[in-house]
Amino acid sequence: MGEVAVDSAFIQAPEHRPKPISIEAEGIPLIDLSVLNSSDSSTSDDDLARLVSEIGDASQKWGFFQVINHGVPLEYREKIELASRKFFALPKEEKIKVRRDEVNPLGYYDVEHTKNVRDWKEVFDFTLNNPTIFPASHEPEDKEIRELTNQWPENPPELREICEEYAKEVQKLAFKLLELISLSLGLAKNRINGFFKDSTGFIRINHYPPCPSPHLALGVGRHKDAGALTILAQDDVGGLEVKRKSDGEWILVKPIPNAYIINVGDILQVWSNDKYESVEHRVMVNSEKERFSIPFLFNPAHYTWIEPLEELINEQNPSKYKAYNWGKFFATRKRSNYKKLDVENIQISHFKIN
Ligand SMILES: O=C(O)CCC(=O)C(=O)O
Ligand SMILES: [Fe+2]
Repeated sequence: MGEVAVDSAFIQAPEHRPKPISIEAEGIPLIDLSVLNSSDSSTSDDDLARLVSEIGDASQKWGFFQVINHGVPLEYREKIELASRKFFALPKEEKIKVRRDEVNPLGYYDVEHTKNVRDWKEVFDFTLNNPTIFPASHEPEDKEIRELTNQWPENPPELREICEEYAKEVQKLAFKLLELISLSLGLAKNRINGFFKDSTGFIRINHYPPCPSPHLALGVGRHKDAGALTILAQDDVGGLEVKRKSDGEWILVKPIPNAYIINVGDILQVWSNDKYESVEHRVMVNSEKERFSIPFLFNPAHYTWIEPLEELINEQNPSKYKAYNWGKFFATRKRSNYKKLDVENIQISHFKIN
């Protein structure tokens, strides 16, 4: 394979390149959510308590798990996958008609950087709330806010409706998961849900074309998700790797038909005062197959100040973070997706006490 088949912007430093052989053993936990969706009264408190404890264990040990029997009808997922294939198959001139820019960060984009290295992918982003209220700039003193509006392509014409329907269904699952996570932290079921009233959440459709140098580039470089919770649909190709907390190995997340991959984001790490951890992950590409994935990134309102939940801190376990404003944090993070910056990207570790 030619060493210079890809532009140097895509080439990862040697220590971040994928390993030739991926480890799949001892994969992330698989959790059955059927208890939540059974309407009969046979569901006991014990069943729910067992589920809550499984979710808590997985969030603590891995920061990642997969769910089945999650209640999102397969039909919605199949439709959005098909419509996405049609969109990305269009000529570039068509796709760039809905290209995002520094004014509108929504729509199509193909030059995203993660940690200053270009990702081998193209994406289409849309928000759950349309419009979404967001800070006008990342500057802390700038109080101006603006409305972000989704951009929909002419083709395929059904894309908008399909995306909106899919988002509604996955959002229902997101709220159920937040309740389970809240219970798993020993909090009231609805302790966290209120932060998502004016959610800045969005769905990203990722397309990873075949890559001539999959040993040098990544579909998405190593990163942690900045938001609260991610609900990811991946197709049957595979490529997502999670950094195992126990030993730092990169573990391939096995595709399971109709399952969702759930991961704790940075905000849940802070809310839980580090009980749960937002774990690093990355995406490998391959030279033969294209791959699609659809993460639902659930984020609170822009005006939310993120800090450890007060019920979870006390003298023995003092707060590990200073409060930060979510909208400004996210606006700062987004900046580095457009251009290579000389400074390190904003991280929750910058708000760590001590
Ligand atoms: O494609 C994947 O499996 C994961 C993508 C991802 O991590 C992201 O878009 O944040
Ligand atoms: Fe991610």
